[in-house]
Amino acid sequence: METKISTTSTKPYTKSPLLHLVPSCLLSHPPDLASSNSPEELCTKISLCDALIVRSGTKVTREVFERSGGRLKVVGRAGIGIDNVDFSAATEHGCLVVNAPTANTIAAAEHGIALPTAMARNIAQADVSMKAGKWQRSKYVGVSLVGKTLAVMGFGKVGSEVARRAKGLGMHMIAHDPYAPADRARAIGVDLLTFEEAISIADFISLHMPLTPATSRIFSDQAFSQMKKGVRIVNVARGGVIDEEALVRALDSGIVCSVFVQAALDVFTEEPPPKDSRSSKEGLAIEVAEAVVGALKGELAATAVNAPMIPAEVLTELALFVTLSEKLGRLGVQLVGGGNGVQSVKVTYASARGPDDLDTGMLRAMITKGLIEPISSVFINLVNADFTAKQRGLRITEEHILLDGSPENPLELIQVQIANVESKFATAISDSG
Ligand SMILES: NC(=O)c1ccc[n+]([C@@H]2O[C@H](COP(=O)([O-])OP(=O)(O)OC[C@H]3O[C@@H](n4cnc5c(N)ncnc54)[C@H](O)[C@@H]3O)[C@@H](O)[C@H]2O)c1
Ligand SMILES: O=C(O)[C@H](O)COP(=O)(O)O
Repeated sequence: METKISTTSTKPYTKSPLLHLVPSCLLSHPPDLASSNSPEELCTKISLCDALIVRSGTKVTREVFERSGGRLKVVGRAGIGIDNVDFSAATEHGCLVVNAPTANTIAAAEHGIALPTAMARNIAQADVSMKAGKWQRSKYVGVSLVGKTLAVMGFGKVGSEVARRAKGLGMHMIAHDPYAPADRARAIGVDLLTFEEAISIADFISLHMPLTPATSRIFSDQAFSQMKKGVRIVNVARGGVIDEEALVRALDSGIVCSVFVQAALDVFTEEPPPKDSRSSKEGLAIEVAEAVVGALKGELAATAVNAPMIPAEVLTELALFVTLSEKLGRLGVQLVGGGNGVQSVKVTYASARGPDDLDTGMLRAMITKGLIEPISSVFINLVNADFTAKQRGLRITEEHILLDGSPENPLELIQVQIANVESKFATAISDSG
């Protein structure tokens, strides 16, 4: 069957990297799907697609995966934020999700500097006023950034680039990120603080965290009430991290600087897409197209977000054992007569390499595939293997036996033992064993 990749953008810079990689793929691009962001349209056409490439405006819901009938193998998100993709549903349906996490980092960081700079100097308001024929110099006197405290909320790729640039402007940098390593922050000269500490001492607050259940509307009435009067807020992360009604109340009450509306928002809960710089969009299109096409060819994408990362060299050296693992799973099921009683499986790996040097995720997934696929209609891959095993009540434990010898060979032996069936087990020895 011809591979069909659909994108929700018809822009030439979206199409050209795909056409370069798979010359025929977009011939099958359903044109009406391309122009539609509606979930209903997606659902009716999705069974025609092997891969789907979306921007943040398209919601890839559980229903999309259900209606794809198992054909959809990859969702490519042309950007970093994956809050518009039902991640659990993708994993349950064995659909890989890849994103483009780096191509627009600098564009977002530059925007994260442009907005507070313009805001501090009232550039937008003064421009409107002058174009209206007014000359209100004293009304639009700005504030200095130098010496002001900027709190970066979310110290990841964009947040740390904003921090680097803001230091150059002479700002005092603090950050909040529960998962960021303190030494990375220290290296840039940034103090990591708690959420409350950061928002209560900042003059400017710049948001760079992902939208997750934990961060949804985290900037609430309570958070605004802890901020300094006259604080200025910049959001180039996701609209949903701010409770926008609470923000309006904070602006009205003067907590958030309200001489002019001093919250600079690049992102909103409901969006028409912003007008973006073309170059970062081209980079995104290339990054996501390469990841999607690679995944369709069976390569594990470096930007996979719902599958364990397995480097190419590890895949190459484990290739033989991948096939063997699936066969062992299949044999195990046959030995217990159809597999109805398989609930607990023990896998033993014997190797001269320690457990830390042997990534068994792929092998476990293939054993699971061999155990489950012959007795069900479920399709198992690296994305959904652990989830499906758990869902079916199949417990897989792993044991490593450290052998003497050369660690050149990744494995000497894999043993799959159906634990609740006595003396029925399969053992296989590698070529070298
Ligand atoms: N406006 C745009 O065009 C644009 C462009 C790029 C990225 N973004 C958005 O910016 C955000 C950051 O992107 P990135 O590339 O830096 O991502 P990233 O994954 O590199 O960084 C996100 C950081 O947020 C931290 N984080 C997670 N939960 C947190 C919490 N509860 N409180 C504080 N920090 C938390 C993570 O530890 C991580 O360090 C994302 O929401 C992304 O969607 C927007
Ligand atoms: O998450 C991202 O990378 C940015 O928000 C860009 O996404 P969009 O241009 O699809 O909104």
